Amino acid sequence: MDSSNHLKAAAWWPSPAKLNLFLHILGRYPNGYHQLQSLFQMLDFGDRLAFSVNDTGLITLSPSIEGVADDDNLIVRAARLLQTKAKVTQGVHIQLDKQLFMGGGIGGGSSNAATTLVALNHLWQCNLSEEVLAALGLSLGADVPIFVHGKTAFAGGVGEHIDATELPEQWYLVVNPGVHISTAEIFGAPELPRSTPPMNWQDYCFEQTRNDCQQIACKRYPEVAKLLQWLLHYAPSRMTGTGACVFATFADQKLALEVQAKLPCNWSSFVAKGVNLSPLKQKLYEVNAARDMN
Ligand SMILES: C[C@@](CO)(OP(=O)(O)O)[C@H](O)COP(=O)(O)OP(=O)(O)OC[C@H]1O[C@@H](n2ccc(N)nc2=O)[C@H](O)[C@@H]1O
Ligand SMILES: Nc1ncnc2c1ncn2[C@@H]1O[C@H](COP(=O)(O)OP(=O)(O)O)[C@@H](O)[C@H]1O
Repeated sequence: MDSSNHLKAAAWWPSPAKLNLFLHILGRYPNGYHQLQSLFQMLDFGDRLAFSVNDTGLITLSPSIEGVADDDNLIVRAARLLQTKAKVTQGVHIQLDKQLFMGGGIGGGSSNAATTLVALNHLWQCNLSEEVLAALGLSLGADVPIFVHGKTAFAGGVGEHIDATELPEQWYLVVNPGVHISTAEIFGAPELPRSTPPMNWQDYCFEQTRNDCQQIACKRYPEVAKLLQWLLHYAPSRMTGTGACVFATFADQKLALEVQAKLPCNWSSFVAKGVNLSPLKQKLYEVNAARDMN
């Protein structure tokens, strides 16, 4: 797959991927969740969702995701949550174009939920603020608020303390080693390091950070270690989130595509640009501008 303009087509709302350029675990809250520091890089590549509002009051999805009941799908759960909170009587049929690897640490489910909240807030005319949408999103998953805000950002807490930032727009080769890693499994591992000292965002430098989940993922899933080793021959590389995808960083698209072409064929991948403003946020600006002109 190549990064493309497909996220921009008119009726579709983009649902982009993210990378965690680093992921530090500082400690654990009494409820068992982990206190994190991370840099979320938005990408210009992802899934797409289209919404057809109707008067049935029902929320339907097609196609369903294999292995995920519609009632558990974060898209349907986000739509229901908004419908209830904003007392909406309308329904919606949602079409999903899934491109992102699932369980890869690139945020597909959380991004789908955020796109649903942002798009339906507009289409159902709920007029909820971004902060309220982000708070609703947090009840669905720790990463949903980041995608609602739609900016490359440092995040603290479980992901709810967000500081937008501007990074040089680099290119990333994102590779799936073909294993599915559950977030809960990694966070439940007794040997997970949980005491990285807090850092100031101003001091960020890629080389001086790490992903605290990477060592465990490599040990439990040797395919992740193999992939990481392979990519490190070509570029600075690291696992994203709790895995399983690994990204390699390049100054331009051509270099990223050259390395992608050399990948062994059992590893699927995509090349994407890191962006400071997410394609979802760009789409929202466009639809708001079009509405204001009418
Ligand atoms: C750590 C990150 C970084 O992006 O990993 P990825 O899932 O993207 O790989 C995310 O914040 C993950 O967020 P998300 O995938 O939404 O997690 P949730 O559904 O909220 O939680 C899944 C499970 O992971 C554990 N969990 C999650 C987040 C956190 N800060 N501490 C935790 O201990 C909890 O056991 C929870 O039951
Ligand atoms: N719309 C959705 N897209 C992807 N996964 C979803 C969705 N709804 C629920 N899920 C569940 O969330 C799990 C994590 O998916 P995903 O967000 O892609 O991974 P990650 O959190 O590692 O980035 C999936 O394995 C699936 O069971």
